[in-house]
Amino acid sequence: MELQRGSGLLYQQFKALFRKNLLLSWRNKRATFLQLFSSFVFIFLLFCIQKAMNSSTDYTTAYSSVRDPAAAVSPPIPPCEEKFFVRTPCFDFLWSGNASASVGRVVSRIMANNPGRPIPEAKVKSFRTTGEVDAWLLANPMQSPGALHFREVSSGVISYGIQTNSTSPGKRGRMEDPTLKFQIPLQVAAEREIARFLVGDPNFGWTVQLKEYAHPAEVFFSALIAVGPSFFLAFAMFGFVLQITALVTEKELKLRQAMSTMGLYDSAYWLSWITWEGIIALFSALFLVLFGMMFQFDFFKKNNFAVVFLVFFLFQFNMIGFAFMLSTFISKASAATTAGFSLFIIGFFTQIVTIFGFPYDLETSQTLRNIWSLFPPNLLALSVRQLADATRTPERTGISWSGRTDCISRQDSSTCAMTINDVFIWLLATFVLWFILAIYFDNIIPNAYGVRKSVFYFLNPWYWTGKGGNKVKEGGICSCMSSIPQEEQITPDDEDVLEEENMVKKDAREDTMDSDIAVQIRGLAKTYAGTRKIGCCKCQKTSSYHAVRGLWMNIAQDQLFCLLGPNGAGKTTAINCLTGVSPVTSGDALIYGYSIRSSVGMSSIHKFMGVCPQFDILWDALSGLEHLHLFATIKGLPPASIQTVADELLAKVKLTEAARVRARSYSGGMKRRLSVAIALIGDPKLVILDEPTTGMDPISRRQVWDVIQEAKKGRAIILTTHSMEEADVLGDRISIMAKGRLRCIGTSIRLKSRFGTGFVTNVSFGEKVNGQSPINQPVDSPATHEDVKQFFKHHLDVTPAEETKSFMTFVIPHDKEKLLTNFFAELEDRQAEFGIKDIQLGLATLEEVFLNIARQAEVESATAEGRFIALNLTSGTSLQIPVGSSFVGIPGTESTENPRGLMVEVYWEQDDTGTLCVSGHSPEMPIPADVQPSVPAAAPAPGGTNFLGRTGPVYGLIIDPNQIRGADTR
Ligand SMILES: Nc1ncnc2c1ncn2[C@@H]1O[C@H](COP(=O)(O)OP(=O)(O)OP(=O)(O)O)[C@@H](O)[C@H]1O
Repeated sequence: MELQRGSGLLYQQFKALFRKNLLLSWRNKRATFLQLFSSFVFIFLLFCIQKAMNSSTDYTTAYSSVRDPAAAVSPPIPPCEEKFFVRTPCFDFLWSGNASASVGRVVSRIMANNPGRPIPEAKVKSFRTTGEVDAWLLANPMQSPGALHFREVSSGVISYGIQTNSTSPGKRGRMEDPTLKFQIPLQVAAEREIARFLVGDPNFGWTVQLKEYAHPAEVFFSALIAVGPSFFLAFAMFGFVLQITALVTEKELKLRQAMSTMGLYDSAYWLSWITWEGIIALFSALFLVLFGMMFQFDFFKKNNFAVVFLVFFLFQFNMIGFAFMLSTFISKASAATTAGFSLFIIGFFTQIVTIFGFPYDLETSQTLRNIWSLFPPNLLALSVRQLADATRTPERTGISWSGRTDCISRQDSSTCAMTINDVFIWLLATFVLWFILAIYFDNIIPNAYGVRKSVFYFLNPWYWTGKGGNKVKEGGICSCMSSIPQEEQITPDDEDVLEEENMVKKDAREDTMDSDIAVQIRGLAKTYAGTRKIGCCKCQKTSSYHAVRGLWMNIAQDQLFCLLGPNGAGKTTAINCLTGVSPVTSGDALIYGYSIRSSVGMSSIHKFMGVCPQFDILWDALSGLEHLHLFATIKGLPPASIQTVADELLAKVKLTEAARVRARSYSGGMKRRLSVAIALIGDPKLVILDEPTTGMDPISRRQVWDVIQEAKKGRAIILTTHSMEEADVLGDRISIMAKGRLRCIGTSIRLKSRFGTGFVTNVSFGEKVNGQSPINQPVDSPATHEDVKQFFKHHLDVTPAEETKSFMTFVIPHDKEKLLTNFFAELEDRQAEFGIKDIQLGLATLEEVFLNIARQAEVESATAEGRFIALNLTSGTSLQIPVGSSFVGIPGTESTENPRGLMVEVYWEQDDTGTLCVSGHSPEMPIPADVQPSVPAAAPAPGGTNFLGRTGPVYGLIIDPNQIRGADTR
């Protein structure tokens, strides 16, 4: 099938990813709804806040437009109870000068003539002097709003003064003005009655009218200026957090890497996200403006629609770029909410600063302004402020489209350093900046596999031309890698491995490769370099690790090559190198002639390679069919063929019924089958299956085996598995790796015959009925199971490895192979006599081979590292012995009877991690006279002490097992 390439493929991938984003948003309806419509809630809250604030200013005309103010005629002295925060009993006013009878009469008239309410005696208190008034006020605070101080200067002159509390207290959102409420009524009353008294006419006309200035309305409180920027920022945070979560999830779950392995262009990936998020931002900005208009905010109605819309759209678009950039630093999706919350808190404070005008005035330096404008919430606060200022009073008409380049400032236009148009330019320019930084950081920050490009990768011509090698690095940019130590070349012990190695080396020397070889691995080695991370308080150091130590092998076409090995053997690492996920440290591999070390080669390899990774890499919200569509499109299959291919593959892995079910509802086995189907998309010439049947029940496993068996035709398959049965059934060739090295290679039979302990014989017994054996032959004498055991012991020197009432299992070593023909002939002859129902003979299982090799590798590495372990003898002595040693001498047990001392045989087992641990030991026995035990290199001289002056641990003596086997143990 001809795969799409170039711009056609780019467009095809873009469309598929865009559809994937759309589906994910559609399936995550609640989040998408919040992203689009939560602005309604924020606008409604703003509306409520504004209404509440407006109602708190109802008592005054100060904030409304006053064109023809009405006059207040001779305002009366109010009752003292009307004062805010008064203490009762209270007095309407105090007065001093009560030594003068004239003053007394004036005060009586003030009380009697108070408009609308004569003041009773009890509500007024008199004093002789102003000093007495002060003393009383000090002793009785808040009990009178004011005092009149009279002085009769002469018979025709009475002077007075007024004393009031000038504090304007507020109560339940209202303010009390002491001048208008108390001072002026007192003043008018005092002057009126003094005048009448002096003129001698109690009806002397004295009318005082008070009138406020005509003035335009002033907005007392703008909810949009005060809390609008924070609310709009909070609204934008929904999209921001969702965007980071989506990007980081794809990175964390290795979905992005899986798509790259399928041949995804980075450009298609980023473009699909920008387009989708751009559309979401467009609609959410549109709804926000419409909701604002619906709630009759002048901010939205009077300012030009396009101007307001662009402010919100460009801000949200800018935040998308910011989210792209931040997502490159985050490796866990759960951290996205924390990032969003932190950004909101920081934005909340910087917006307050921006609202107060900093640094957008001409006194502040341009550099500071530029730095401040790099943070998108600040630009939002500035533009909201300007748009709100432009509609602050009914007289202001808002910002028109043509007026977006003008300076709209509440104070003085000379202080305006940035217009709305400048904000647009900044938002667009910084979006481009975030986007470029996102791509840059995405390349230089290690991906999910710890791989990154160099900090100056864009300076290398190969990056732009796509030629010249797959130059990637490992480790973080802040961690300096230790130099990678050279791995010593070790000649393999195994003759098959050596032969394979020599064959590949010859090909490599001659630069040739057989046409039927699909993959030739030439000395592939992978060392994870140690790192030194300099943290704030400590320096973390990790040492380098040789995960793969030079693999040489051929993998033929039309063959399934099985790679086995214990956990940590290096299988996945080797596969990651082959798939280009992880760079190789040394060596190379040719896949159908393309080198995995070249980026050009690798992108060609991706075209004809299918990979089923160790862990399912799937989107929970997409169905099986959608996954196949997406990956098939990314791979470049012609659009017309995708549906057919997807249907065929689903049928192959028995998922047709569940094709439209989302992966979230798949069982573990169904997910693995879907991953296998994905690996087979596009009829790849090489399929790599990393533990494809993990977690499957036996039925599903056999179904997948059928799929794999069928898929063998016309392609090479590399399979890693922990199921020996699977390797036995499927593998044409099997290799076992341990500790990063190839330990054996060949067909299943070959491995079993070379590395198994020998042959396994199962003997099963039946009931003897009426002198007849289970095979209906007459029996002369009844033989027992014990006789069978004796028969095996006598002829082959073996005892049962397993024994029950109905069967016995014997493991017969290879060296007895020559005796087997006669032995089994005789056993068959005596089958009736022994009561044997059935005899089965087979080679040792692959599992046995695997366990032997794993153990051998573990002993090898323990010996190389000089590892010791404690052996606690039943006699109570504790010895330090080298890991893996078979026989150990006990120091200090030499006697005349046993001149060499005593020894024990040590039994070993492997724990879950494959590490060797002591499972027991034999009874103590004399060391044969012709065996010479030696002291281990790590042991101190006999009787030596450690640096604390204490006697150190006791080390067991090393005994060569070959000497024991060859020794005379009489
Ligand atoms: N990024 C890494 N940095 C350092 N060491 C690593 C890294 N990745 C893997 N290793 C180590 O390399 C060794 C080989 O790991 P690998 O995953 O290849 O083993 P495996 O044979 O696939 O095991 P399993 O069967 O458990 O999947 C392990 O000891 C592992 O801890």
